[in-house]
Amino acid sequence: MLRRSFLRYAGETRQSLQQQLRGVDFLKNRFTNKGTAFTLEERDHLGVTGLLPPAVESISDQIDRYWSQFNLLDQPINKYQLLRGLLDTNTTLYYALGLKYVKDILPIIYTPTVGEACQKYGALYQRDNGVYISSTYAGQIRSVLANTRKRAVDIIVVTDGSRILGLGDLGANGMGISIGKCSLYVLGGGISPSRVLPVMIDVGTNNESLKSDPLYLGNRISRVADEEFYAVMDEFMASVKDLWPEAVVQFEDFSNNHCFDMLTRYQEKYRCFNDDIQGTGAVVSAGFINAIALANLPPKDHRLLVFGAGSAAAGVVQAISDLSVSKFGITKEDVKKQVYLVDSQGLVSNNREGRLQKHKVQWARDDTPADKANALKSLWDVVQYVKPTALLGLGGVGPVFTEEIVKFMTTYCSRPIIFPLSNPSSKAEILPSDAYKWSNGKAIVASGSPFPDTTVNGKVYRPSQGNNMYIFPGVGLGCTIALPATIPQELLVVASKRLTDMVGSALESQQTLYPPINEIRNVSKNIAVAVIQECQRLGIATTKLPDSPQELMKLVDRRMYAPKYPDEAYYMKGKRKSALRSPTRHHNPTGTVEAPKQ
Ligand SMILES: NC(=O)C1=CN([C@@H]2O[C@H](COP(=O)(O)OP(=O)(O)OC[C@H]3O[C@@H](n4cnc5c(N)ncnc54)[C@H](OP(=O)(O)O)[C@@H]3O)[C@@H](O)[C@H]2O)C=CC1
Ligand SMILES: CC(=O)C(=O)O
Ligand SMILES: [Mg+2]
Repeated sequence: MLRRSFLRYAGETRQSLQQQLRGVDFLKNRFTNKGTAFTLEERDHLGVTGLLPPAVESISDQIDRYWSQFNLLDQPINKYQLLRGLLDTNTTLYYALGLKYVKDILPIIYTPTVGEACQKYGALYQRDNGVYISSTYAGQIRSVLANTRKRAVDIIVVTDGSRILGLGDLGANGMGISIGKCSLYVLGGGISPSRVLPVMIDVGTNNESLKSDPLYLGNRISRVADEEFYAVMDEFMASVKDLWPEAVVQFEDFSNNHCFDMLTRYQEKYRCFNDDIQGTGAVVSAGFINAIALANLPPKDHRLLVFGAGSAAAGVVQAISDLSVSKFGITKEDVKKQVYLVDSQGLVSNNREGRLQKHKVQWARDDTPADKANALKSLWDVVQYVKPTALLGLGGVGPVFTEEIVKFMTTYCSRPIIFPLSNPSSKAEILPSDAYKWSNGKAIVASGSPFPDTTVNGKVYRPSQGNNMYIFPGVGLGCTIALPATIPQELLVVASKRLTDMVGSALESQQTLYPPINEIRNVSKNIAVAVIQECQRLGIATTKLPDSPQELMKLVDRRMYAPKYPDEAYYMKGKRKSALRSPTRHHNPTGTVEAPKQ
């Protein structure tokens, strides 16, 4: 009797345990979890009754709760932590909240706060959903990637943490930047969250204070030599192609001793691009072309001075050249005559002492008088010599565009173009408010990180945000649809052109160089269409695509992820078989091979 009731009890327990496990899996899986939005029927069916508070809420109730929690927190880094917790537990709600409050959420999940989050990555760590590839995994990188159990991946953002924003070598903490960029792919580009993958290639760090930080989570070794670095990267790229042939790989924040060579090495072999060189080039050239239109000076009369001559600067001057050639019919040679770069040694000239890095050579001035070649060291020296009409900051060192410089520019230029593009905010070359104040409201400003409006003489000025987030989500989306084998520069040029054109009449009326950031999805959609059309024109699209722009727009629209919970039929599988439908290709709610058992 006792034994029979025990068996019955044990049987029931085993059964309910199974039931419970199944339900708990749904709660634990960040793609299937919907928290208090599980209906009572679903809770019952999944065996999770009692594991959630009794109330059943809609996703908009849940958004409201998180939004008020978000606003209760004063420090951006605490808001970041709140949102990361949500991303890692209820991904749908994270993106639904993000889409509703894009303008407020972006500065938290992206620049500037993501910079602080990377600096404090070890201290803040709870969990993340990326992949760490240590140099010691050589020979096993494919199986390490396969541990993600992802059936399909559209986008990989990979960094080695060697130049995170303008914050230098942050080693494995760079994972934060890959996570942030992946979030933007979903939020801005409509890629399914289950199909993005943040990757950190941990090949050591030369940041000594990180290595001695007890909370540091990366390998405490110095950065490996080039041979080992490229062996890891080669294996990584080949493994990605083998596992997920449809993936686009975005190289992010690799220091300039590697990023140019990596692009040369991989861009004709894999579907990849470098965001800091090519994405930044595309976004800044788009804004620059609009700024020229506002400045009322013919393109050929501009003198462009770029502070910083690294990966971003090289990409920007190349893209400005490409776009000017295609839009204004100026020759490359003429554009080159209008460009001046400044690095840590001063004006970049062919006749200055020392060897120039490869990426600087083609932009080095060959007309600097011999007595000036080594004398033009400080930015102020160079500004006086060049008399720039446009001053772009990509040096990553903080405020260097002084009042003296801005006021000097206004003496010969009616509307100076001033772009403090370095990130995060602490590294901006000038506060937009100072640029407006010191130029008496004349400056045309775009900054890399978001900054508030400024009032000068009763008029409100709003800086545009010149950040590659306007470009990479759309380029990635277009490439995941057209699936070209590689990503030629032409795709970035059309992305840039489309972005320039999307500003339309707001350029004059609102003096804005980019579309509003809360229209990021529409921007990405348009860029994706332009990219697909260019793939078709170049004959490199490998998927079946419609020809008409309207049909393409519809196709892109359909492919964009919308943060909605899977419907009841998904959770009630087994109960109402007729209502079952398989998740669509682009909305695989679990994102893994191992879906919770039903
Ligand atoms: N707005 C946006 O979308 C983007 C912004 N960025 C920002 O641009 C910045 C630079 O990035 P990136 O080009 O990749 O970095 P790099 O390290 O490749 O380049 C930095 C450049 O700045 C120069 N530099 C450093 N210190 C000084 C100094 N005191 N005076 C003059 N020049 C100096 C360096 O000179 P040298 O060559 O002599 O070492 C180098 O040329 C970062 O802050 C990054 O956040 C980057 C990508 C996108
Ligand atoms: C925006 C970006 O990619 C950077 O600052 O590096
Ligand atoms: Mg970057």
